[in-house]
Amino acid sequence: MPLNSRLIEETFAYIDNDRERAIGYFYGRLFAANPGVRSMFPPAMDVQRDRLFTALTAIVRNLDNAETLNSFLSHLGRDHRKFGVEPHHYEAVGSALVATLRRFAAPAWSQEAERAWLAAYQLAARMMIEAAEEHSAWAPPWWHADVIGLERPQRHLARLTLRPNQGYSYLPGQYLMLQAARWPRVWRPYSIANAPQSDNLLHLLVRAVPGGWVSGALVHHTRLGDSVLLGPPLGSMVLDAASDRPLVCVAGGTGIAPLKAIIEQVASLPRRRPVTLFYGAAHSGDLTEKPTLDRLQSANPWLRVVSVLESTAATDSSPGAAALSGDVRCGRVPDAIAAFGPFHEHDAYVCGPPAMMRSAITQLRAAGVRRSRIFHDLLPDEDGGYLRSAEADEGAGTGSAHGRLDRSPL
Ligand SMILES: NC(=O)C1=CN([C@@H]2O[C@H](COP(=O)(O)OP(=O)(O)OC[C@H]3O[C@@H](n4cnc5c(N)ncnc54)[C@H](O)[C@@H]3O)[C@@H](O)[C@H]2O)C=CC1
Repeated sequence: MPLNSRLIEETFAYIDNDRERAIGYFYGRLFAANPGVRSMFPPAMDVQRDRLFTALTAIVRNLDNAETLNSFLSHLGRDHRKFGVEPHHYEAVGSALVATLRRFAAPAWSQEAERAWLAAYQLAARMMIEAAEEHSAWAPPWWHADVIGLERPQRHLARLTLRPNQGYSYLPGQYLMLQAARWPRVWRPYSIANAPQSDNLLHLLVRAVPGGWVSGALVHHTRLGDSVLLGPPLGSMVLDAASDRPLVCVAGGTGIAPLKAIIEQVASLPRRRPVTLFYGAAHSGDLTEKPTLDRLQSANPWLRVVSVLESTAATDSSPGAAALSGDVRCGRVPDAIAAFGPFHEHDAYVCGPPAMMRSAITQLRAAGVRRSRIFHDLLPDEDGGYLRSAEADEGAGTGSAHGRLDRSPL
């Protein structure tokens, strides 16, 4: 039976308009009816609330896109194994969700709306449960990993090398959820900064964000030998194996991490795919991965690295632009794109702060990249929704979704 996506979207809009109260009510219902479930969640629920809403928005927006929905929910189901989620928990969540909708979407609620939501929820739960069961046949719910390398190229930034306790198979460009010992049950996403290696080591680039629990713990309180927990690899901002197009990559700050992994993968391909990388930062000291990229560029003539600095003046802790090797431009990283290109034939990969990504997508389109060939993780739009890679394509086929839809556990 087809899902009644129109009715679902209409009723969801009521929650969207009152999301804080609605999500508070949802968790209140869930925990009141199932007190045991509370211990599966972190002590502070603020980020969790946002994740629930992100996930619900993604589901509602993709009800008519079976492929994206299935991919998103499968990732979500696999990732939920690390919380200890069992099939019966889905029933509890479904009851709390429908009770919340009944209350907040009361003006538009009807038996038909209730049936539509139940059908959609049952489908979503089934996809998540099946994906989790299939995953459990060959992968653990989480991995222990030891911190075996720790560098602090800057006061608030750390480069971590992790050794998982068993094989960790992922694709360059993917990210994982990580829990530091200091904050039990608090998981945060980090992109993996290297392509898979034979030694099974993972590199992460972490900036301590103000008030960030896990990033602060990783940058300021981690020692060699500490242990962290890792969820399964997530995300679909990966190389399109069917494409042999040249690449244009746009990275802002620590957003270089997944793009560096992708460039390392390109270096290992039998077929050459030229890459132009725009690597932006406020100051030269923030271009922490530049030495590695310079080495890659020296060894691979198909790679062109363009550094873009907001301020090219020297600071106490970093040299000025003149002291940097290679092509250095001044300004914000998306603005540098126009001086290059056109990029009609290119696949584009974008990662960094959301405002930078939105601007880079606009500039890439102006430089001729098709929307369906711009790959990025989930990106909040200015209306509180989320942009996917293939969204608003100019009618050139639907492409596939590459949004970080699967970043958000309920
Ligand atoms: N897979 C993912 O989605 C990942 C996302 N990130 C995100 O990347 C960001 C990196 O932060 P930082 O290292 O502090 O970088 P940052 O905030 O210093 O910015 C780096 C670059 O973005 C440009 N930029 C900043 N605001 C802009 C705007 N409004 N318009 C145009 N360009 C702008 C700057 O000019 C600079 O070139 C974080 O928000 C982090 O969450 C990082 C790693 C992975």
